[in-house]
Amino acid sequence: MDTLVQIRRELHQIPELGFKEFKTQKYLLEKISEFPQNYLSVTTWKTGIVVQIEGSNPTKTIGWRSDIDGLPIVEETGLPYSSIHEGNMHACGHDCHMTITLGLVQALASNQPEQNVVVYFQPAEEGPGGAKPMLEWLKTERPDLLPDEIYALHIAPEYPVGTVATRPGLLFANTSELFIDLKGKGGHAAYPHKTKDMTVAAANLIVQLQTIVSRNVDPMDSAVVTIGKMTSGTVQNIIAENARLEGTIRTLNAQAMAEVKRRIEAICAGIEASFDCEVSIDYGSMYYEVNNHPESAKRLLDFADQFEGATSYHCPAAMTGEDFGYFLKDIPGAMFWAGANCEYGLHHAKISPDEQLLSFNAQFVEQFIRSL
Ligand SMILES: CC(=O)N[C@@H](CCC[C@H](N)C(=O)O)C(=O)O
Repeated sequence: MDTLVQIRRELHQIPELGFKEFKTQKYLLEKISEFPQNYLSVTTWKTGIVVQIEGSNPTKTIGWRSDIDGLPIVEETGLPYSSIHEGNMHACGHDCHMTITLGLVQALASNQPEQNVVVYFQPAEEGPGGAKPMLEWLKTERPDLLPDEIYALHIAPEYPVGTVATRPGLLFANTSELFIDLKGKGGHAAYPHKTKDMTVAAANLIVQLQTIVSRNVDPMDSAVVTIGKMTSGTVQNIIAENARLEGTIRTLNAQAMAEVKRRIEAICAGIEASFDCEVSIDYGSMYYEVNNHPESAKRLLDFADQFEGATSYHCPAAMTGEDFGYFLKDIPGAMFWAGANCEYGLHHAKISPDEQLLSFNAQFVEQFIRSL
């Protein structure tokens, strides 16, 4: 079996949630230690890793970033190398991102690049966000590990392998997590008039939240308010005293995010009044938009145009979030979608990327970095 495929399958079996990527970090460190060490130096930060590759005649430092965490999803692929961490899955392709990045590090360690290269294995992209604290650590304690420009990829199930899809400017949305707790009064299912039923209140709240995008956001703009999880009550014949909604907000700019939040707060105040309950809101973690630097995105697309087997695609922006946006806020660079050719989408329990994307993108990224 191809080495990168084997690595990806081994990583696929051990998905871990944000800042708990202990086995993943150990696995990555072991693999990196097997590569030629002449130009490498390795530093750890929490469950993340930074690898420096010294250039032969450097005029600048190029950065490359891979995320490393998994998601709380029960895998349903039925594959022989399915997750052995029951309840967690690499359903967003970070196993592929890490494998491609290991391929890159091995190639650069074996054949010294001209420029300095610094590679980040970053924890907690799915939440609560590793990029922002990692950057704070870099800026305050290890500015020598900061690059002059930086790049990253994300797998894209809907595109064929070999697709390099990106755009100058906004690629991914601003995000904010959303956690809403409702507190009422529980009681016997047969005496609703003596209770304040939080299942009914939460159901009303979910419906009213849907009106924000349809009635408050400019139709020429875009926003998402998704409730991904609702919990309430304890058993079928007890009226629920508590309910909790968990979701995410996506917008294309900071003003729209502020406006959506203002409407959420107003609707929650209305629910408090109409259901005689207490509602509290926690916005969790927020990600800055992924805003590609025009010149860097153009370089990626131009490079794809002349790379054998690659198809460049000037794609539209997406409502996905990515804390790589914090890197691009400070450092010029770009992110691209790498075609993964699979039936199921990101965050689906049956997602199974075409593994041909591994060697293709390891070579594409290596050659792109050498071209800078
Ligand atoms: C690429 C991707 O799928 N990223 C995640 C980022 C999630 C950020 C945060 N936990 C949130 O849900 O707002 C995404 O869901 O887009």
